Amino acid sequence: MSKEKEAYSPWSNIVYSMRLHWRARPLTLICCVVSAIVGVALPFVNILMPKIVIDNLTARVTPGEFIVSVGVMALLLAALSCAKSYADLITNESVGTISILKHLQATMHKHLTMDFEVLESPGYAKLGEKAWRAMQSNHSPSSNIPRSMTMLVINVLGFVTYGMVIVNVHPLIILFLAVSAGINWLALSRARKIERETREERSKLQGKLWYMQKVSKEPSGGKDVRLYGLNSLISSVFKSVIATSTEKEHKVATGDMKAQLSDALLGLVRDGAAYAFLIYLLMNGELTLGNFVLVFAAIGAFAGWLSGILTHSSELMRALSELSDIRVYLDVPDVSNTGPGHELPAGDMLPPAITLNNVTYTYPEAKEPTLCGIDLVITPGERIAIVGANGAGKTTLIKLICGLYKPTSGEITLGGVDITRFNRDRYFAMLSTVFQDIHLFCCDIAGNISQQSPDRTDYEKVKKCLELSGLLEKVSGLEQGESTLLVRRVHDDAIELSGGEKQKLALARALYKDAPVIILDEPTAALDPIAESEIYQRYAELTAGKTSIYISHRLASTRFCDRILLIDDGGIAECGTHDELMRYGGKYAEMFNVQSRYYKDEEVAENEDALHLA
Ligand SMILES: Nc1ncnc2c1ncn2[C@@H]1O[C@H](COP(=O)(O)OP(=O)(O)OP(=O)(O)O)[C@@H](O)[C@H]1O
Repeated sequence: MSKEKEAYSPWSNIVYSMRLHWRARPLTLICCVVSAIVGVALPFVNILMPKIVIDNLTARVTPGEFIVSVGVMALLLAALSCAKSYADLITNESVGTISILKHLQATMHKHLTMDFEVLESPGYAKLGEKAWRAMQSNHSPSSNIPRSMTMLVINVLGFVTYGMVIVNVHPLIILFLAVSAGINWLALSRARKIERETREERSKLQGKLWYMQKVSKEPSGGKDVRLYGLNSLISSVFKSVIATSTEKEHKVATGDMKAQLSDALLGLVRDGAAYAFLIYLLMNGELTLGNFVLVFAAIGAFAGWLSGILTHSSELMRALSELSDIRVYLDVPDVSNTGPGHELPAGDMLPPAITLNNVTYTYPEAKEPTLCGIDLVITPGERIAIVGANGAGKTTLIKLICGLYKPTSGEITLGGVDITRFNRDRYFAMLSTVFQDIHLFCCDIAGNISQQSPDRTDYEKVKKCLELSGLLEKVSGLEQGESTLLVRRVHDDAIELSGGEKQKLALARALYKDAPVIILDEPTAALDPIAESEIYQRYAELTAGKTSIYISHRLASTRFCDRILLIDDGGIAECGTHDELMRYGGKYAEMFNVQSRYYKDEEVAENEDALHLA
């Protein structure tokens, strides 16, 4: 069992679950109590009925007395049946639903508000998977704790009540039944132990299967699967995971089957011997016929109560442990400041300087830092370009500046105040960003740009931003214009945007936000040369009055920035204007020359072609 599971004791989880249901609908818990009482009373009255009939007949009571006593019992049975039906109806309807809805809402909120750095970490993802598995349906054990507890209470009450009836007749029978129950308990405990010990491993295997299912049906991976003939490789891995998973499940099922078999065999011997003893007592006149019938039925049901206790206690323990998984996930703390925080500069002013003091960042679970000892001052209104080889750490650097990651050491300040002291969401509001991976939301184009509901969207501004990002022509040509829906998986009449169009939309989104700091991570990588050149030409207009950070591999495009930073070997290797860096003749100059040579060669080839044609 993992440490996280121990974070909540079974008792704490019971209290948590009860409180949750009580707050949502108190009637549910009242009905659980009614169910527990009636769950024992009803079968007890059922087995008491024949005894009363026989006792009345053997006592030769008057017909009137007979009708009254049997009538009272019949009425009691009817009342108990009605109470049971009503209580079951309410608990079946509410118990699972209350819990699942509450946890779905809570986990959704968690996904949406969790610190990005934690959200991205593999450890957190594993906790999330476990929690998700624990609440996949309103029949999952963690959602049904009140019902499991009700069943356990019914079985315990039944065990005690029927035990008392049996003890009353002959204590030896109960002793005999208790010994056989002990043996049974041991067999079942062994089965539960196997289940517990393999749970973690089975859960991981389920995770792998889920991942492969996801990969196989995602259109984004579907191209590679087909073109690289990955289907047979994925199928064979899938098969082998299924085989291992089946083997583990088989082990658990075999344990269960052995426990049930021993329960059945032992039950046969136990009940047979107990019945033989009862017959012996009846024959010797030590037992009335009425009591014989009552105890006979009680012994039969006693084993049921006993195995009910075993089954429902282990079910409850599993449910409580799954509830722990959900609670542990929901408890993962935010590390950033979600409180009021330090006062931020007013929105319409240029933001103060952003300063990085000796900033080092190591990804969780990575051995080496990606960035090390970065010192940088970005002055208000400055246009910074960041360049460097793949994997140099450019995106990591801007994620740090965005406050999505917290430096492992060192600090980032805005106007001299450590950015972690500002309220996280208000700091985010100061940034307009375009990252490499663009996500569209399942609403219309205008909503994707404004990130607001239609009534709070400024449609004129949307149009202006579409124009600046170069997407207006496309959108104007659509029947529904900027009200056209996106994401086909959700809306049947949605449209699909190309990679470049998505990039333009992301730029429009950043422009609409109109925040004082604009951060663009390769915003033109998917654009055609004309669209790209238009963005370059408009860059001054797009970033006027703002501080801007621009990452690009097209070094020619960084010329219009005030300063260029070359990231290499975890640090800022070179820093200056384009001309300064070219004069310096370092890595930037080398990269620039390689790139410009390629363009020059193309130009030469084109010119040569032109000459041949002429
Ligand atoms: N979430 C992550 N967890 C662990 N390591 C990461 C993570 N994201 C990036 N890295 C590693 O950090 C290094 C820098 O990545 P980063 O994305 O910052 O590079 P980059 O300079 O933006 O690269 P590119 O030009 O290819 O976009 C890479 O070696 C990458 O493997």
